[in-house]
Amino acid sequence: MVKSSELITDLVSRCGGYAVIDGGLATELERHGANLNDPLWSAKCLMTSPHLIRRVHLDYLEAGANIIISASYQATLQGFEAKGISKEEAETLLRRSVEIALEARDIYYDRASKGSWDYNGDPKALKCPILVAASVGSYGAYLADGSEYSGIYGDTVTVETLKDFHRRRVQILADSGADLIAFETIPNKMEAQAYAEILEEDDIKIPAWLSFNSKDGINVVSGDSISDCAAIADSCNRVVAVGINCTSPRYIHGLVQSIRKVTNKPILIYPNSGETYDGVRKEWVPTTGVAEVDFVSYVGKWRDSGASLIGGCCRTTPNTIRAIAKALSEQSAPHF
Ligand code: MET
Ligand SMILES: [Zn+2]
Repeated sequence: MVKSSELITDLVSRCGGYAVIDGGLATELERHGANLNDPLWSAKCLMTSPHLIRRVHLDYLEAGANIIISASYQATLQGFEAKGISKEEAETLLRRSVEIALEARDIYYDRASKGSWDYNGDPKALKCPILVAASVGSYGAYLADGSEYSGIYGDTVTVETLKDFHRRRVQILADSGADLIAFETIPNKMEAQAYAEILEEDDIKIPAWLSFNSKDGINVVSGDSISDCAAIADSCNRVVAVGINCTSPRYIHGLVQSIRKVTNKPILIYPNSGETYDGVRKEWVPTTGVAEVDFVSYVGKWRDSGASLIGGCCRTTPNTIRAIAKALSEQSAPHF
């Protein structure tokens, strides 16, 4: 039995020094035709098309992902309530997001056991197992007003406000069967502090990662320093990895170097495609993006700077993940 504090270090060492995170979930659902123009964003599909969510998880597993992230990013009890959904139903939908990912993992394991002569059907015996991370998006993601990319919540919002907002959802996800909680796209230091305090005070039983986003490669989007944010992650025992997501690939290298200075915990990165999101118009501006081939050319550099978990965020696809997995496996192969 792996100690929960070693969940990620164990995964990384079993997988050969790195692990692959999945790619964008919401944007991939959209690419398959889902209409996510809704305050619940991808969580809308929990009600309308759970089979599509499962399919996208499976596509990422088939592409080589070792960690898949549930569709709970914007699934909040408060957001469901605003839609007239009862508290019980809202809690069920939250749990469902993790169950869907667990189902995809089971299907994948099942296929693996049929296709491979050296797999005995026991997932724990797999050299490189699959982890399910329960996503928690920021308070700004719930507000759906662009503040997840500004980190500006106004003077009235305090650490206590944020803890009150997140607490119940985190408890439900922690008891849902997920292996860890992925706090994603954290826009400021205050929210990182709130998460760290919830993890400790509520005795959350599964470990977590904290992942920030940046618009300039130096600070997180609010302007708080990445070192201060990563230091909060470093000082919380229940945080087993720290990193950056939904940020342009061109900023990742410098951010990883800054994080490495303040922590020895595994560093995760899953950049977006480099396109910018216009939070007001609620659409991506494609002209700013990084072509898939360029994205993958960064992988070696990211790894050399100290990232051991690498994947993609918004507007990346199973093809991106396949290319990342390939680049990493080629690099880790012995050179003769
Ligand atoms: N895991 C989430 C997704 O891919 C992250 C979104 S970042 C705005 O949908
Ligand atoms: Zn994203």
